[in-house]
Amino acid sequence: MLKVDVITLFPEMIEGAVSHGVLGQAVKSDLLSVKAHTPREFTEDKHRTVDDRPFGGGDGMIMLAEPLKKTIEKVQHNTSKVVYLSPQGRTLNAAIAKEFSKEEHLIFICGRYGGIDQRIINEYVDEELSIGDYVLSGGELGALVIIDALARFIPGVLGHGESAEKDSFSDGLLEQPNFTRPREFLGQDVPEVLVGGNHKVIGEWKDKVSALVTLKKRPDLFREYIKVETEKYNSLKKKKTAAP
Ligand SMILES: Nc1nonc1C(=O)NCc1ccc(Cl)cc1
Repeated sequence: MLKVDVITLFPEMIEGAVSHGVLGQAVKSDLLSVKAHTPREFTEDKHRTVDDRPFGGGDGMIMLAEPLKKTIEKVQHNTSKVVYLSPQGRTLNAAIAKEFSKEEHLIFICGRYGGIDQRIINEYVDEELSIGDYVLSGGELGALVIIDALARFIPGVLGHGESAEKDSFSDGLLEQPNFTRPREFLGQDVPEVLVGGNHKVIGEWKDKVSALVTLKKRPDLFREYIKVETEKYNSLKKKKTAAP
């Protein structure tokens, strides 16, 4: 079972967010474990100080190295992968989420204020990860986005038969439009094909519309998809001609 430890000054943010919906169910069913730890537990001064002013001046405060070191060392073991959430990391995508879902133990360090002491990054961090090119007030939302995205790749987290492999992006394409009751709403009808019940025809419709939606909304993804599919086709053809 994948174990996730989140180091954060706001443990309730994490505990709250992983106790609802699909994530909450996954944690309850022991498919995934998510625990939060605050460095404030490891402070010894009266004011439980976790940050201080940066050497060299500048705005904002920096999270102190000592409480972070103690928190990391409390949860770390030899198979842990330590990830620091920061705008300087590689940007999360479905492939990274899938890769992370295969880890045994993830430790997410959530910076607050102006970030954390560089020596913690040098000593403990295996990888910096970003959820996008913008600056948040802390790494907690980044950690939660990654936990949510990777959880979908853990077998059993989504309903039986459902799978993150069929999610948008996982096959490289955006999803086709979805409809439920009623058949007509605001003068708009549900596409007849979806009501017909012919699964082969419905599957073909979904594949075609999914490609068209991607071409229209994310031509960059569409070009990548065509490149990948062409490479797959060519290597298959090569195998067939090479096989005796
Ligand atoms: N973008 C992101 N993707 O993941 N995390 C973020 C983020 O802004 N974290 C807060 C933060 C802000 C500044 C510094 Cl120095 C470190 C961490």
